[in-house]
Amino acid sequence: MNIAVRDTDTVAPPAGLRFEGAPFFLPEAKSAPLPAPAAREAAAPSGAAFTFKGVRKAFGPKTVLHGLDLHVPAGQFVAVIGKSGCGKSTLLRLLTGLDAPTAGTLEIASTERRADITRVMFQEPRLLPWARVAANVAVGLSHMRDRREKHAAALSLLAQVGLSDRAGEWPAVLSGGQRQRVALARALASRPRILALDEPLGALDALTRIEMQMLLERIWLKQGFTAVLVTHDVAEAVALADRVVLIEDGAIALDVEVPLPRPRRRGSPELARLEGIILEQLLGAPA
Ligand SMILES: Nc1ncnc2c1ncn2[C@@H]1O[C@H](COP(=O)(O)OP(=O)(O)OP(=O)(O)O)[C@@H](O)[C@H]1O
Repeated sequence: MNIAVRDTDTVAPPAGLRFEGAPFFLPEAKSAPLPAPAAREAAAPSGAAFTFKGVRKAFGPKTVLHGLDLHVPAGQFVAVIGKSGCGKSTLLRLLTGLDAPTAGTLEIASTERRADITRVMFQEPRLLPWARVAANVAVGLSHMRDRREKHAAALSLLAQVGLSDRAGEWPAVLSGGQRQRVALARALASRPRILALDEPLGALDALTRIEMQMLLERIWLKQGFTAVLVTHDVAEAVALADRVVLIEDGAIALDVEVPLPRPRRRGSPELARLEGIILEQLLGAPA
């Protein structure tokens, strides 16, 4: 990574900031250390850890991931960013088993089948237009047999995402944000241990997006699954994640922890500083 280093100004990374490669110059690091992370809520993490080891992924002659290494502990919220086409969605597809590595290994710390413990949420809600809202959520409850139990569970999931009163409606009459809430409820229905989020808030207006970020954070804090969020929005990444990884040239070029209390105050100097560091790497120049 290209961050200017002057001998006299070189500092050890402050607790929580981890960079690949050389030491770095962080102007305010000495005077304004980042606050310690807030303690997580007491809920036992239900998340599963996973590790990519030397994962290479090629499509024909084109290699997208070149020996990617990434360990994510159980229950961590990690954001994955990088330029368009750098391989973010490919990483999620490998993680969720929708695709296989060309070389290298991916280990998930669970004895259960990967298909049973991972779920994906996409930018488009992908709801069934011919099924009512509750029935759409029930699609994620295929492990339940009893119809009444299933309906009750779907209603409870809809309550979690603030849509109790829309259970009997058709997806077509919901707003974009409401449809994404239904998609989130469906993704959570099987209590996944790893939730892969492929730019799920990308199509929402700014205010709805922040509301959805807060909802996602609340649910993650309560349930403790491992969350992997692909996003183009660096502000969203630092607002939500415990850690942000940046993919460049098929590998991880930057790995930054975000040790800030939750819920985070958007626009705070600490978030802005981290955002600046990440944007600088992303753009290859001071942001
Ligand atoms: N099934 C496929 N066959 C051939 N090439 C593919 C396939 N899937 C992805 N690619 C290529 O791999 C590269 C990475 O794609 P990927 O969707 O992972 O990028 P991304 O970082 O998620 O991009 P974006 O931010 O634009 O969504 C792209 O060049 C894409 O064209």
